[in-house]
Parts: sequence; structure tokens; C-alpha cells
Amino acid sequence: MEIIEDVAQMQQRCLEARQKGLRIAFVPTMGYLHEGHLSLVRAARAEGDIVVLSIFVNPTQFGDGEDFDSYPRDLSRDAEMARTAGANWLFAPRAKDMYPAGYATWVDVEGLTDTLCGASRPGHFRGVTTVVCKLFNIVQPHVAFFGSKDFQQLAVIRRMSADLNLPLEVRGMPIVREPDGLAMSSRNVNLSPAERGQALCLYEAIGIATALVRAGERDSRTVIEAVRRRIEQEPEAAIDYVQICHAQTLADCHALDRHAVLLLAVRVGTTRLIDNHHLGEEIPES
Ligand SMILES: Nc1ncnc2c1ncn2[C@@H]1O[C@H](COP(=O)(O)OP(=O)(O)OP(=O)(O)O)[C@@H](O)[C@H]1O
Ligand SMILES: CC(C)(CO)[C@@H](O)C(=O)[O-]
Ligand code: BAL
Repeated sequence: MEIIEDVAQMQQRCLEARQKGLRIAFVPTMGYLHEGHLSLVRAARAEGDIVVLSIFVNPTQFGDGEDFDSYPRDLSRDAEMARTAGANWLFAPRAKDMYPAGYATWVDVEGLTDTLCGASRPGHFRGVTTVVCKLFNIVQPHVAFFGSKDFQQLAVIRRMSADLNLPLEVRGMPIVREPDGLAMSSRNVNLSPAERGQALCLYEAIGIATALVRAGERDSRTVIEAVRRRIEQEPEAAIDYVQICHAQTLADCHALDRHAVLLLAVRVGTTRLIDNHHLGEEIPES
């Protein structure tokens, strides 16, 4: 596996690969890799002739007071994991090359970004869509893989790709969890042992919601209340949002149907965690 830092060189290599008829499969990340990321690399390996993994802690998607500085980073550890999982090229650009002096262009998806993480992290999705659009233009992938842990991000990137006629396929992949159920996240490393225990409340709350829906509950408010009650039992857990939304539009679902997704964002100590579950899958087809 080759590590490429230079933006122009990465683009040149990808253009040459495309000219040779090779299929490029792309996995964009912010690094500090875990099994969730590696599941995307393996899926890309199964589909691409060339697998490109990017690692870039994108400053423009972090707001003031957010955890850009404390975001975990370890390129040599990541490189070994990426190589073992089957990546061919690890693209690790520098911020000054992605956003040189005078940089002035932004990609902004409207509507879908007004709610959930978009409401709690103003400007976050503008940073995400801008950097993902730039990465797509540099890497020129045929297919790009994203985790559904970042459910809203996936919906926003699909919207951007459709609206801008980007010539690639956006593929969503399942959430990979720790053995006890906590969704894998690079940020989990910032949890203290006590917080790590309390962080399980997200998964347990999802379990409570799932059981209610399986038992026939169809009122979102009842399910949301039960989820909130479970999370509020943990002294270090502070709810950012608990919502049940339509999987495509992200509009609030009042009556649960096949499209309903439960989405959670919870701060445990100073670490903000997200998780979700497609509750609609628990509802039998009528
Ligand atoms: N547990 C997971 N299962 C599947 N995909 C995941 C998981 N965690 C992250 N991903 C996906 O990996 C890609 C890169 O995400 P990112 O580098 O932000 O990792 P992360 O672990 O989500 O970090 P954090 O949540 O701390 O920002 C995204 O498409 C994201 O959805
Ligand atoms: C898509 C992404 C790599 C853009 O910086 C990031 O938001 C992430 O890792 O999910
Ligand atoms: N995985 C989403 C990146 C972020 O939280 O900024």
C-alpha cells in the first residue's frame, strides 16, 4: 500500500487508473481506524480494482468549541490496518493543500441539513459536503462507501451526488458494533472507563425502542419517551436529540411506519456519540 499526501499526485494517479479501465472504490474517513472503517475497506476491496482510503480530519466540519484538536489521530497505526484490510492507496492530504489561501467555494445541501446533527452543529454539513465533493473530484471513484452509523451524513451525500450529477455510486453499509453493542466510533477512545459503561445506554435505549415496536407500539412519542428515560438514567449522559424520522426525507414521523428510523445523539461526558436503528424494519409488511 502506498501513502500519498500530494493532492495533484493523487488525482493524477486516479485519472491514470481510470484511463486503464480500472474500477476505483473509495472509502473517505477521518482516521483512527476501527472495524467499522475496515468493514468499508473490505466491501470496497470486493468491488474495486483499486481501493483508495482517505484520512483527513477535515477542519471545516468542526465548529468553534468542538473536538477538532482532541480528535484522535495515528497515521502509522492506521496505515498498517488499512494495508491489512486491502487498501491500495492511502490518501492523507494536508489541510493547507485542501484549503489553500484564498479558498472560497462551498457545497451546501439544503433541507436535509436543517435538522438532527445539522441543527446541533451549524455549518457541519457544509464542511462535510464540501470536503466529500473535493475528495470525489480528486479520487474520481466509481463507487464510494459510507457507514450508516452517520445516517444523516449518508442521506446528505446521496442528495448532493444526485443533485450535482456526480458520476459515481454512493453505497451505505451497516453499523459495526462492539461486542456489547456500542456503535464503533473513533471518538469512543476519548471515553473514560466510567463513561464507556454509561455509553451503552444508546444501544440499550435502541433495544427498548425495538421491543416496543415489536410489541405493536406505533406512537413515536411513546417510543421517544421510553428512549429518553433510559438515557436519562446515566449521570454523565446528556441528550442532544432523540428523534424518529422518515429514512429518506428525515422529516419527523409521528405515527411509526416502515420508513421510520430512530436517531440519537448523546453527549457522554464531553464525547458526543450518535447511533440509529431502522425501526420500520421491525414492522411487518402489510
Ligand atoms: N461503527 C461503524 N460502522 C460502520 N461504519 C462506520 C462506523 N463508524 C464510522 N463509520 C463510517 O466510517 C466513515 C468514516 O467515519 P469517521 O472517520 O468519522 O469515523 P467515526 O468512527 O464515525 O468517527 P467519529 O464518529 O468519532 O467522527 C463514515 O462513512 C462513517 O459512517
Ligand atoms: C465523510 C467524512 C470523511 C468527511 O470528512 C467524515 O465526515 C466522516 O468520516 O464521516
Ligand atoms: N463521522 C462524522 C464526522 C464528524 O463527526 O465530524
